[in-house]
Amino acid sequence: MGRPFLKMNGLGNQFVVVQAQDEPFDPSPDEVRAINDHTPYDQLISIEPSRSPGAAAFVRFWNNTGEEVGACGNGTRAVAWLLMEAGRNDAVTFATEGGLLSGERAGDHVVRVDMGEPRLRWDQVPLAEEMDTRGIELQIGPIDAPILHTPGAVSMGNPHVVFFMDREPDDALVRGAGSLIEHHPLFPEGVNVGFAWPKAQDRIRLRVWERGAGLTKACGTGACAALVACARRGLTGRRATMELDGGELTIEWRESDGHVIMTGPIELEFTGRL
Ligand SMILES: N[C@@H](CCC[C@H](N)C(=O)O)C(=O)O
Repeated sequence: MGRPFLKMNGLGNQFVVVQAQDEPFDPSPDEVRAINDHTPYDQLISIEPSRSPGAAAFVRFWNNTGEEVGACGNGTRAVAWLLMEAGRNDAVTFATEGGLLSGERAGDHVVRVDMGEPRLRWDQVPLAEEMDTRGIELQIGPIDAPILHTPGAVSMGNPHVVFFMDREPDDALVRGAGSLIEHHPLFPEGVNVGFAWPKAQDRIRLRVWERGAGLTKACGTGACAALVACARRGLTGRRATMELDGGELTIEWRESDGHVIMTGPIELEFTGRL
């Protein structure tokens, strides 16, 4: 019999979660893809024994195309909820490749997580060459009449580029431009591509073409990156409701310590065996 898993989602961003506290889990890229063939998901998540004091666990994330990634915002809320349920507590800290993350309950199946500070230097995103990450030299469309240009670039533990829109980002644009930019040579590690329409100082419509997963219903780190990118350009304030295809997230880029705080729902759908 295969090992047990939990099927979860955060605003429709789909996860298969494996609890690897008692039995090691180190899937090859082929195994990551095979699990997706069996139970389709956007990211695979494993919860391993803690490797550091003060952390309840060590958590790893993979895209469904097989590669391991440094961060997953919606997955972070899902893991925080599972660990709080298991520990019967209201707050938890755990470690990831990108550093310590913490979460707390903010309602019934609603979790607030501290995603840490955004990394804003060009070599932290990373970009292939030095540029001002508030607006990098990149455009979509003809040189003399670009459709979109000068996006912001931000790392939330994973790379994001954010195009600023003045209207609803339609499917053709998100799929076409997203798949093109994901592997653009300017991004040596690939990139998640956000299309953000700042509708008010405190409201952003956002769609994200995720690296290694395509168009998802929501991307948590993408929402953090979009708020930071919009605020740096003066298009919004430092706190906004993000309208994603799967629902809403609240993101705040906290003034006091520069951390990005994300609040939103999670759902446990079913359990099964791999
Ligand atoms: N869905 C995630 C992001 C997952 C990783 C991303 N596709 C990458 O390759 O960096 C989220 O909620 O942040």
